[in-house]
Amino acid sequence: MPQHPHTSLHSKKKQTYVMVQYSPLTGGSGTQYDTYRGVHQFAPPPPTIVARCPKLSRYKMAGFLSIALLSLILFTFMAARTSSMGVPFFSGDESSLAGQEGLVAAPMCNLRLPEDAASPLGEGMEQTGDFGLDGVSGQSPDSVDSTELESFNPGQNEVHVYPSDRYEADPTQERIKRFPTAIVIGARKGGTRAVLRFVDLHPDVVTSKREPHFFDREYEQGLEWYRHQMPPSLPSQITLEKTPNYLVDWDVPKRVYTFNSSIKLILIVREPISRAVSDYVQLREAFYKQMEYDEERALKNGRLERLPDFEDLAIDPSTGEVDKSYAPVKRSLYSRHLERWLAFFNMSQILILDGDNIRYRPWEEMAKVEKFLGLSHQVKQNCFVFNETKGFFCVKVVDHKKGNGATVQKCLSESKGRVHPHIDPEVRSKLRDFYRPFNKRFFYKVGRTFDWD
Ligand SMILES: Nc1ncnc2c1ncn2[C@@H]1O[C@H](COP(=O)(O)OS(=O)(=O)O)[C@@H](OP(=O)(O)O)[C@H]1O
Repeated sequence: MPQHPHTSLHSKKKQTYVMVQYSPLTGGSGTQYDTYRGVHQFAPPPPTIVARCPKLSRYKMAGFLSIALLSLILFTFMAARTSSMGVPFFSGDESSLAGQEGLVAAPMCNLRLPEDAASPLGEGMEQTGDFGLDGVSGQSPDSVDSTELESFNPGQNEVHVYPSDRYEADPTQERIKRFPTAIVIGARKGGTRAVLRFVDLHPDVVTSKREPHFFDREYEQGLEWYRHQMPPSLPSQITLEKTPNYLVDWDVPKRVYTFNSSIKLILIVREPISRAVSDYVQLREAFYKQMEYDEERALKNGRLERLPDFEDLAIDPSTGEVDKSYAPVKRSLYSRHLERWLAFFNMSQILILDGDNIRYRPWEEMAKVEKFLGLSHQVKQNCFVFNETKGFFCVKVVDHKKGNGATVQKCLSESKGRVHPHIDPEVRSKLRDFYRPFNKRFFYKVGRTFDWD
């Protein structure tokens, strides 16, 4: 008996299959959460063939019904998920809003203030400033033991920005302080604060306001102390901290490994010479701040201290060669520092970010951070606006008080984006030659190159 020409074909094609992709989100406690993402493919039977076979119309009906049911479930799920995150389900053209002032925030950028921004002023309000304490203000120019107040300014006008009401939506969720699941280990002046601020826009992330310096300076305080330095978070959120000095401190890699051998590490590197100069500029500022304090005494003694120029410190006068013991020079030897970390951690645990690109295309680096941390992609180009006066990208934050989705720009403090002095081209050239072999080694280790020559 001749075989029906369509039988085998039907039995294959009549199937309606659905592929569902899961994306793991690492919870604050290290638990894995699965997040339903979406239906990717439907393959209904070809209508012409089905129409000629009455028996198959039942399958067709069943197929259509399952598709309709699955679509309904998917729609309900997505709507519930996005509304709980404060993100509208449908997005508009994201790129068209970038850099344009006064526009309503683009729909898929889930803008909110960092959790620790709520001020004691009451009513959940936050005014300018005090968005983080960074790095350095030291006793001596070479010291990294200093504190510089960094504020995350909304600009000239005093604007009250209310944190997202996302948390009020579910009061049953317990917000407690948790250990970080990822640490930004440096490099100092690499753009670490920018990265932390930007990733903090993500609804599933909380970040520490201050650099805790646990693994380098406060280790004796114990782990509970460390945990208490972290902001409270929901079980679904991950905690991040940054302490750029971790990169260069000899004891830190081993201590971090002992704390959590599977922790994720983020290293932000920047063109080594500009990083070193930036480091010098910061130390110089700290030095003069201190001098101002001591000015009276200095004047009485008939002298006002002056910090030597970068060139005088970076070049050893006795040899005329680069002085690699000078801290700002030394801290740009990324390969050296990374190697100490690689004695304990696998390269797959370390995300390398391009600090120069953070300045010019921050959303690209943010996408890498989100992927590395297993987060959904939220901090997109439409979250940023270029501030001409500052010369840097700032973020757009919803101003709930103004309503109508009005946004306000929030930029990093004045201490980020300082003017660099002119560097003698001869010294620059010496530094370039000096760094070249270290850079090459670094590129080899991380499996990519940077445009640093
Ligand atoms: N959007 C935005 N706004 C302001 N500043 C930005 C931004 N993106 C990157 N940068 C660069 O960040 C540099 C400071 O780096 P860090 O935050 O790592 O410094 S610190 O180590 O915490 O002191 C800082 O270095 P300098 O320009 O040398 O001051 C900036 O160039």
